[in-house]
Amino acid sequence: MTATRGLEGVVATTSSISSIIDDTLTYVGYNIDDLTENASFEEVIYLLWHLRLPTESELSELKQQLAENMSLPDEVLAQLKAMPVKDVHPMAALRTAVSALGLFDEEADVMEDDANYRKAIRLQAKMSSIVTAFSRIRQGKDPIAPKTDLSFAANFMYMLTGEEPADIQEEAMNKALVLHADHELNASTFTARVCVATLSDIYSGVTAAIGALKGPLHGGANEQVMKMLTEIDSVDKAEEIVRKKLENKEKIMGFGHRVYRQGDPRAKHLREMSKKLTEISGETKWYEMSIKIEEIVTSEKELPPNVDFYSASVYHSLGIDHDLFTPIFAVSRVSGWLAHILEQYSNNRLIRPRADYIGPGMQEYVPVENRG
Ligand SMILES: CC(=O)SCCNC(=O)CCNC(=O)[C@H](O)C(C)(C)COP(=O)(O)OP(=O)(O)OC[C@H]1O[C@@H](n2cnc3c(N)ncnc32)[C@H](O)[C@@H]1OP(=O)(O)O
Ligand SMILES: O=C([O-])CC(=O)C(=O)O
Repeated sequence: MTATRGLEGVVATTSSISSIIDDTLTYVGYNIDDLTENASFEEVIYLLWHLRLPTESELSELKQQLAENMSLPDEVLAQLKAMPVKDVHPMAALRTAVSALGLFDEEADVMEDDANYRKAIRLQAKMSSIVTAFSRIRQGKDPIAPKTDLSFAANFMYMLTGEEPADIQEEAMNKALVLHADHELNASTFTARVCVATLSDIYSGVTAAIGALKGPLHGGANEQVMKMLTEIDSVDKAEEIVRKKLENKEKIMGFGHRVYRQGDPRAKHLREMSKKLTEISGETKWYEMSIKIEEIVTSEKELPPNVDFYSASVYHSLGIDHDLFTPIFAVSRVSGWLAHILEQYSNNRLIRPRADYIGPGMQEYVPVENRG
């Protein structure tokens, strides 16, 4: 048996949800460029869960179901309030709160398709409320109830800030949610599938996936990008600092990808949005610095930016706290996790690979009192 490090190139399942072929990303056969320009996040959720786009009435039904399910159980709100909110990372809070949601869902362990679909709606709706409620609680403010007539993207901004977003802000948030919704067998989605392939419940699968997304090599990279931009702070300093990082063999966050070779097709949409939003905010340095860093990294290492790179300056320009960037990724990606979890249940087999053992050979057990 020979191990493939990091499972690179290993095809671990079939799936009808999303594909990356020749650097082109599709959701159910629809090019991500088309979806980003034209679709609402709610349409994308429907697409991922039903493998087809919704009719008008199906879409309005889903929107209503999401809005109706956004409120959190009192016990989960109380738990968020009891957390050491000033010290805790919002991804850790989200992971804990999603796990707690399972305790208050009477259908948590009901495995029928209908019950699983109802839980998917509840989770998709409530994750947005958890992230926004946590953010408000740590600012000493009360969580805000969603407005049923707002889009998912606008509701997220509204529950976060208490103000309905401007059109451009809603558009930016909707695009970010569409772009992050699914991505074939990325680490967190694989984690979710491994978990539920034991026939464990949806809450366990999503909790496990949140844990995997949190790491800086995956979803956690967007917060690290903003950390780097903040440290660099001016276009003039970008070249020297980034070249030094590369010389020191430090990873530049937001660059590189296991699957894409020519570049991540999602990055250009966020680059464009970053330009627009920084022009509006008057803080164009974040965009200009990002462009400069991209020039340096692509020329030195031929490593194109991934989805996390320009999302940092987009979220910053929307006034969002930097440690909420990865939770926003989760609010979108849960749609993909849920699609993959439902697909896994529909054609399940335990996921259990092998390890190439490289430890010592057979050893004789020595009782503790005889060990030198
Ligand atoms: C939503 C997402 O999850 S997108 C990815 C988000 N993560 C990041 O942006 C973190 C930075 N990027 C990385 O760490 C990697 O490119 C990953 C994790 C995305 C992909 O990792 P892998 O496919 O395992 O590539 P690996 O880490 O082995 O890198 C291959 C080579 O490229 C280099 N490299 C890869 N990414 C970077 C980077 N961002 N900066 C500098 N060098 C890099 C590695 O140092 C390595 O060089 P070497 O062969 O000289 O040792
Ligand atoms: O696919 C991956 O490995 C990481 C990624 O870009 C994503 O999850 O969106």
